[in-house]
Amino acid sequence: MKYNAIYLDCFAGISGNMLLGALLDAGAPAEFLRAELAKLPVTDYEVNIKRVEKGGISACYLDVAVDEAAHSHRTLADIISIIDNSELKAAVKTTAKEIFTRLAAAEAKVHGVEPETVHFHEVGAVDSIVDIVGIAWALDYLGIEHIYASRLHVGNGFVECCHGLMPVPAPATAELLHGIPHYQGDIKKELVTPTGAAVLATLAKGFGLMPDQFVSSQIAYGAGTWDLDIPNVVRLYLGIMHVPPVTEQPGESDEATQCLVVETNIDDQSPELYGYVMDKLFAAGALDVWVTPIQMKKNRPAAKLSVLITEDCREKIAAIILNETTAIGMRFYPVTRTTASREFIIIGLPWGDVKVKISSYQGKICNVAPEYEDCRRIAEEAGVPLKVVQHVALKEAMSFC
Ligand SMILES: O=C([S-])c1cc(C(=O)S)c[n+]([C@@H]2O[C@H](COP(=O)(O)O)[C@@H](O)[C@H]2O)c1
Ligand code: NI
Repeated sequence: MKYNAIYLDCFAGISGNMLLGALLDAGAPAEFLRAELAKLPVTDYEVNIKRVEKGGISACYLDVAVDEAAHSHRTLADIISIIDNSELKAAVKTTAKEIFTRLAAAEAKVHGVEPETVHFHEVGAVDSIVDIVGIAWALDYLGIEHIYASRLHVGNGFVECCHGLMPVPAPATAELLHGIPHYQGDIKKELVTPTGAAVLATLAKGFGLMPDQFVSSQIAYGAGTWDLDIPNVVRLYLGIMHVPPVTEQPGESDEATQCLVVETNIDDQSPELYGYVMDKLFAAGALDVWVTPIQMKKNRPAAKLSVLITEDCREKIAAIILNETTAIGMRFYPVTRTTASREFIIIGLPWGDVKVKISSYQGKICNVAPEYEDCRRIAEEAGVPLKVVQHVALKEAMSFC
């Protein structure tokens, strides 16, 4: 599978206007951007776009000049309504709203309030609406399907904002960067802004070195405002991401196979033994093991131990049952087993990689299942609820199917 993709090299961080500048440099036409922005019920701003040189690199610099008198505080609902009350394409609206919703959640966490009551101050200003809607439009215009980014250089020191001086990364940025690799370095500037972090936290599929499966065909640069000791640009690689399914075990055919079910009824065994016996049965080649509560002779509550096996491990399984349980006999039934074929792909989530099992029956996908153990591991590492990791993993995996 091939996807139009970008890889963002964030050695000088990332902000909304840096990314939008880079997307314009990559080919999204400035006049189309202005026409799209004109669809928003927002006025009193001017988008200035120019070429600048930052540390010897020619880059596109985009700046939104806002009429200060028009600067107001807005809630998430206000911003969503501005976006909804426009003639923008549905996909652009959805992306922009997702980014703002993520930003609101981060602000809410920092200020100890509900996302609905967050008042965006700087981020509610027209420049953030322009940046976020502009980015959503430019990604759609360029047909970008996958976004990857390097570790983020976030900067150091303090930044002046409406709350007064805040540590870098700004608290909302820090919230958004959970699970995303980043470093501070020595530059005493805010290099990653809340908007830049919100865009990547919402849209990027993976972070770190450029993925091996990514092949670039063009490079574009978006400039930041400051002049730094390093080129203050975000480097955008435009290219193709090749995502072959990673088959980790030979795809089992979905033809029927002959198996045996081994069964025995046990009414005199300590429950402690069942887990131990199960492990031994699996290690000896059992395809499945299950225990069913039953009512036996003399009206005794008991258990039926069932083991699904292939003929070749019949003797080993019988020996384990007779040696490790209190049963002194067992029965064998021939059964026909049909299985879906399976293959595994690895998907990159903001918090780490997850293996996903894709099962097919008669040539059609019948189930997609992120591996529980991978989801559990990254949920624990990133401090994110397991159900959120499973949900995001499934959503990402479905986009490959
Ligand atoms: O306005 C608010 S509430 C605000 C909160 C925070 C927190 O981290 S909390 C940070 N800031 C600063 O505003 C500017 C604008 O950021 P953009 O992403 O819109 O470019 C930036 O310096 C933030 O650190 C504002
Ligand atoms: Ni804030």
